[in-house]
Amino acid sequence: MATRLRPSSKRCAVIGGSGFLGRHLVEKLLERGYSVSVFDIRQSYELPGVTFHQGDLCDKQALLSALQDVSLVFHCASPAPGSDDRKLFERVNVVGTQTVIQACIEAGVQKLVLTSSASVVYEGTDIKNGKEDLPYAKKPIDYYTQTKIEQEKLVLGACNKQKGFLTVAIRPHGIFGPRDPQLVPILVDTARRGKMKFIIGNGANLVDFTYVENVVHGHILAAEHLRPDSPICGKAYHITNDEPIPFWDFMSEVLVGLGYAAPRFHLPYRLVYGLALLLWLLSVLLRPFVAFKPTFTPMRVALAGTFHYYSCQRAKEHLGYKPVVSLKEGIACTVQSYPHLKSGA
Ligand SMILES: NC(=O)c1ccc[n+]([C@@H]2O[C@H](COP(=O)([O-])OP(=O)(O)OC[C@H]3O[C@@H](n4cnc5c(N)ncnc54)[C@H](O)[C@@H]3O)[C@@H](O)[C@H]2O)c1
Ligand SMILES: CC(C)=CCC[C@@H](C)[C@H]1CC[C@H]2C3=C(CC[C@]12C)[C@@]1(C)CC[C@H](O)[C@@H](C(=O)O)[C@@H]1CC3
Repeated sequence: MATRLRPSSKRCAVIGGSGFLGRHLVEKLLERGYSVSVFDIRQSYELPGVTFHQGDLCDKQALLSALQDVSLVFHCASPAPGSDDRKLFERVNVVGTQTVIQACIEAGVQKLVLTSSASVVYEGTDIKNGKEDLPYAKKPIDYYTQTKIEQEKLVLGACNKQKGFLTVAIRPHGIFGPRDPQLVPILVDTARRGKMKFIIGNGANLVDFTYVENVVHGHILAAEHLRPDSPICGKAYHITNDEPIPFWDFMSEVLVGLGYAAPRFHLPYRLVYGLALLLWLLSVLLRPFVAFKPTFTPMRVALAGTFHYYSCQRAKEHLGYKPVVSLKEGIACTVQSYPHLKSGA
């Protein structure tokens, strides 16, 4: 009688492995001796030791062929938050995640690690040292966050020790680092258009920014601690640099590092938020006639003007997590990695 071989514990798949975080994760997994299958709708690089499977995660058959003999899956695929496309977020983050769970179970995958987000508890108002027991946001700031909440509930709810399917969610916040397509490029674009002169609010609001290698470290620790007898099954973990910094200090360090002036003039938070809301309303009303995308959306203003930093205590206790790269080192590596974004380049 043919026996089904137990997949090697060093064979894993990274869904979303062509993206910013996904590719850093793939590189570290290879370094640690894993063999990696990447599943993504696009292929953005080639690396020895990586097998690419191009497909949409809503397609179960495509997923099943990528998950053959895989024991561990990292799910870090998502549409970009800036797209604000409700149907796309629901299709990929909710329906797609249900498909990922079904495919994992059918393929005999034993562990699923989800990249969630600390923003699942953020409603646009201050969070100071937030712990994982904060309730999910009742009014999430956008469709992206709304579907990240649903996605996290689905993955954690699917954890089943009896059936040998274990799940865990990592909640990073404000990921930055080389090849990030979002934070630094948007910041530089805003500066180049002369719109980074102002500090929204008094500038004292502390925020977490997390160097990508620390996020990768948190994911791998979670995967390696995920066992039936461990307290981490079905739980969520904040992973940050554990060095909250005033939002505008972080932005200033990156800007100055790239040769741009730091923002200097203060504007009242409520005034800017009100204006951003008005502009957003106008852009929605005028959408059938003219397409314009305001730089300062209410979501960005809230993120720039409120406290949002989180406790990593649970990750320290259960996973032995400790950031491996300090904020200072992370900012230096990041700035160095963007020569084309330097002022005058
Ligand atoms: N960047 C941040 O600050 C941040 C913070 C917290 C959480 N996260 C989460 O981390 C994860 C990775 O984010 P990132 O910044 O690397 O984004 P990214 O856009 O660089 O990567 C996402 C990847 O998902 C892929 N993808 C999208 N739709 C897909 C589909 N239907 N089927 C297959 N692949 C698909 C994309 O092609 C892309 O390669 C996401 O889940 C995001 O929600 C990001
Ligand atoms: C005011 C202004 C124009 C600032 C420019 C920087 C922003 C583009 C940047 C600052 C904080 C960032 C952030 C995200 C997107 C980019 C920023 C708004 C996320 C919303 C991206 C999605 C993640 O899941 C969120 C998270 O939970 O970490 C990010 C939060 C910070």
